[in-house]
Amino acid sequence: MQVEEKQQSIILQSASRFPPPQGVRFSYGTAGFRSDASILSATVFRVGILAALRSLKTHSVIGLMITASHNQVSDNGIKIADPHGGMMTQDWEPFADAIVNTGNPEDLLQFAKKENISFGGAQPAEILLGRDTRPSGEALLEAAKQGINAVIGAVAIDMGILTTPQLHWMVRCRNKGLEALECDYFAQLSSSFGCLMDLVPRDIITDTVDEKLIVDGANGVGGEKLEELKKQLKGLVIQVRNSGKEGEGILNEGVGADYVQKEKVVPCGFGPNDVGIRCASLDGDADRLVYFRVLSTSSNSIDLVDGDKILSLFALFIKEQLSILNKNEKEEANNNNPVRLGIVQTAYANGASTDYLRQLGLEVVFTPTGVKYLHEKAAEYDVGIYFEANGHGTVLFSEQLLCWLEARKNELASASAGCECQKAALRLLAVSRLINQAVGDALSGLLLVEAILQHMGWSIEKWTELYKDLPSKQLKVKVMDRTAVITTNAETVVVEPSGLQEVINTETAKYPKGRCFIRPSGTEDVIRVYAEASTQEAADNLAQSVAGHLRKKKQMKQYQYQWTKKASNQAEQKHHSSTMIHYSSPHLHHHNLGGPETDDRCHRISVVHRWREQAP
Ligand SMILES: CC(=O)N[C@H]1[C@@H](OP(=O)(O)O)O[C@H](CO)[C@@H](O)[C@@H]1O
Ligand SMILES: [Mg+2]
Repeated sequence: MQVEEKQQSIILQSASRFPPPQGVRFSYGTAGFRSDASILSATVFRVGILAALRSLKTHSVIGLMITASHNQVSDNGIKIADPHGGMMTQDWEPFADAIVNTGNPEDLLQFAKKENISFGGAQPAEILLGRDTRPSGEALLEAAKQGINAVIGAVAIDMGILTTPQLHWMVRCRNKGLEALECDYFAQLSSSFGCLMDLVPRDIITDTVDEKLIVDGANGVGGEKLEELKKQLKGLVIQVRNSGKEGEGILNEGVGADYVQKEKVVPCGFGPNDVGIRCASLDGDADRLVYFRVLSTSSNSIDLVDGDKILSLFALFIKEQLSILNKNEKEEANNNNPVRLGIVQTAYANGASTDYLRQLGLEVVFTPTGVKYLHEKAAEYDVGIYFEANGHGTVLFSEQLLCWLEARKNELASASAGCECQKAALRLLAVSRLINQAVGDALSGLLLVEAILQHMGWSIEKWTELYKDLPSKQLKVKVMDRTAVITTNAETVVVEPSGLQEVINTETAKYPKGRCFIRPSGTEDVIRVYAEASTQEAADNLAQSVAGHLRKKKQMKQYQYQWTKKASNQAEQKHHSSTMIHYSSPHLHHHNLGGPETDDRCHRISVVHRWREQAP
């Protein structure tokens, strides 16, 4: 039997054990596929096959993470990590959607053919699997393994319970030929943290910085990993709460970074005894981090230090170190190639943070929501710092800059060891090893925050004073079909349904310093409304009034009608354009992804899909 025929029969046989649920449509959203865990096994099985194809295509190790991050415990999800450790290329997302939804496993083989993927070659496909602590994780991991094993020559390696960033880090390391076990991850983080702590300037009065940090682990995987990591850290006393141990509480329920950032209240397990102490919250899979301070013994309000302020702290420190190096270069009249430092935010970034960063003279750019967009943009700089307001972000260093820093460090070691310039090079190199280069990572982010606060001699209070957040409000609105909303300009402007942006503009104009935008969530079945204004009351009112317009069902139906007509025309035009990729199944027509307008890209896909579904 030919290898293709054999492959087809294995896939058909194993797929029959995983029939897709009826009447549900999945979409590879902001962070992979997510839904109630009870209906996910067929999706996970198919994504297992897809990951094996991705490994064959790229001749590299691929990652598969089973997690639903900050979602409720009954949910779960799956996402693919590409060879460099980042999210799966957006080019494959339409196919991921199609294969999970059509229920026809033969399409996988058609796709493999089109992508020139051959089976049974000399190099096996290798997929690293990880999962968070959700009870549904074990069975779903088994489904993923069966998907991988259905591809001839594919090997699944179960790395056990991990944080999402650990799995991404391992994939990246494996593909660079580096040690990639969990103990290597902990060793790299603790040694680079130690290096930064050794370089804290001696003249800094550190008694303002409390050694003690209390961390809310969201009752997820991050708490237990931090317990392991902290054994290897010097100069920092960490107390972990909500670590997910028996009896401590339920994953993400009243705890964790998402809850603390959105509700702006003290998480469970924290209270009056913690007033003034530096506290941090991780999310369920430990890729988000926020800090907070309990304000008083009598209320549950907090002073929140969100992703924007973490970003600002990192930007300040890195800018300072780069300018020490730059100054030295200038003195040597050698500075014809300044380092490009870029900051990447989304529309959810508090306006005060953007103003602050721009006042520092930094270049700030915006992308749509979702780390895949931010990461891609940040990688264009020598040093790219990206953060979502919710605490997901990291600092990326270009290979070129790292080589240059390495060379500077060595030169200076022989010429002027111990000078400020050499220390700056050493610090930046330590940051590049500490902070996860694959994806946002709460554990490595936390250690970088701690090292920088020590370096500056800052308390959390001093840190919060960098700038004052503009009052803001976020709301979720359930509508009949959230895909009816199409946005542009990094999601700040609604293009469909027509007329809606004008309504938002009119409302916004009523409030001093008002800013408001809406977008469909990629992880929940809601439209998100964000508003900012000069007072909390004004921000609340602005958000409520725009949400009110969305809730007016009649109006939404009318929008829907207009939109459907228009979308059909657009899709019709696209169908005839030369940029379509043609797959064999009638369900598999996709707009060719590409071009610089990321925002446009992500939302047109849903237009085409919807039209296809409605077509007779
Ligand atoms: C407002 C908000 O926090 N949105 C989050 C949330 O996406 P939505 O598409 O908004 O549901 O989850 C994403 C994945 O974790 C994260 O990247 C994003 O920032
Ligand atoms: Mg997460």
